[in-house]
Amino acid sequence: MSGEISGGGLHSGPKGEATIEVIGLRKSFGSTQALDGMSFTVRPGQVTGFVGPNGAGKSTTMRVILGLDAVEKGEALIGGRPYRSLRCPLSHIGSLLDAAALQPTRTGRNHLLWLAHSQGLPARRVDEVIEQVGLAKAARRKAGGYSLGMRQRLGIATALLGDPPVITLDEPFNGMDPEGIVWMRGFLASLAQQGRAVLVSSHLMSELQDTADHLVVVGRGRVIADTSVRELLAGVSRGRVTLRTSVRTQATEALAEAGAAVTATGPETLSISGLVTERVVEILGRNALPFSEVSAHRASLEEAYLELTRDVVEYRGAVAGEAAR
Ligand SMILES: Nc1ncnc2c1ncn2[C@@H]1O[C@H](COP(=O)(O)OP(=O)(O)OP(=O)(O)O)[C@@H](O)[C@H]1O
Repeated sequence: MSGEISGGGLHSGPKGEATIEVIGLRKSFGSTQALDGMSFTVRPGQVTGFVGPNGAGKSTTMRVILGLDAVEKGEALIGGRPYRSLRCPLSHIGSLLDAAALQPTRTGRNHLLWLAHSQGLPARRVDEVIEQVGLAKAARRKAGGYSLGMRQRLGIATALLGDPPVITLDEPFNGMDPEGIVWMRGFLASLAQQGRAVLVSSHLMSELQDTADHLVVVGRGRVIADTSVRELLAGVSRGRVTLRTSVRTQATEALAEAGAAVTATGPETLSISGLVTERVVEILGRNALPFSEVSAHRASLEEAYLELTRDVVEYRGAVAGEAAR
């Protein structure tokens, strides 16, 4: 992957330029409360994952950030300013909302040229972004024949046209093959390393594993958790040990006798809490029980998400009064 985005290196600019601030957004569609006090900040130099189940309000929030939807309350600011006050918006914020929204008879390159022209950006920039997203071979073909993964790449190229410090991508992993997903992860990380603020929505937590530095988890139009990925995973992993053994039943008995809480997580795997790894190894050794792995548990984002959403009901109860205000 080329990390050569023009103006590369750490994105410099006025302090706070590379931020998105979402402040108390409220919006309803008829009787559906799509946004119910949505608030969070996207910081520069990080990939922020914007995660939540279908209908949680992710796309609506992104549309509000981009000035496409009005709200009843609250505001969204890009580098301290609302979208509609930005001159040459593509050089402040790049976005991918709907990769399928293309003129099918236009080539990928012409699609970009038309956009660049409308924003007073040089044609040279079009070829740079085509190269960056790996579309050089397909750029002169009609976009109507592109796979969804190629459309996503074209959408990213569009977002990068104005070399913006802030980038928002709605479900960019949709339709990507495994190779495309690996590419996308690395590419997003490189954009953040250049100092950009990158907001990426997904309804699948697993897509953001090894990509997001920070997570904003949403449900029913509001934020459930706003946390760094490191802290989230550490909280979930804390004090748990993974054991792989062919004698699961005997191991469970021996460990339970020593005071551990043991849960089967697979045909040959157990998750243990209440004992450190050294103690687990000692107990297995003392009982002459074979094992192929004993390790401190490393939680997946998916697991962390399940833990988080388990508390959602309680959390919602605690903030219900606040929301009613
Ligand atoms: N134009 C619209 N008209 C009516 N209801 C809408 C409209 N746009 C969104 N909604 C509703 O608002 C809520 C939030 O939708 P939104 O698309 O923002 O969620 P999402 O988190 O992006 O979900 P998904 O992952 O499915 O895209 C949903 O209940 C949705 O049905």
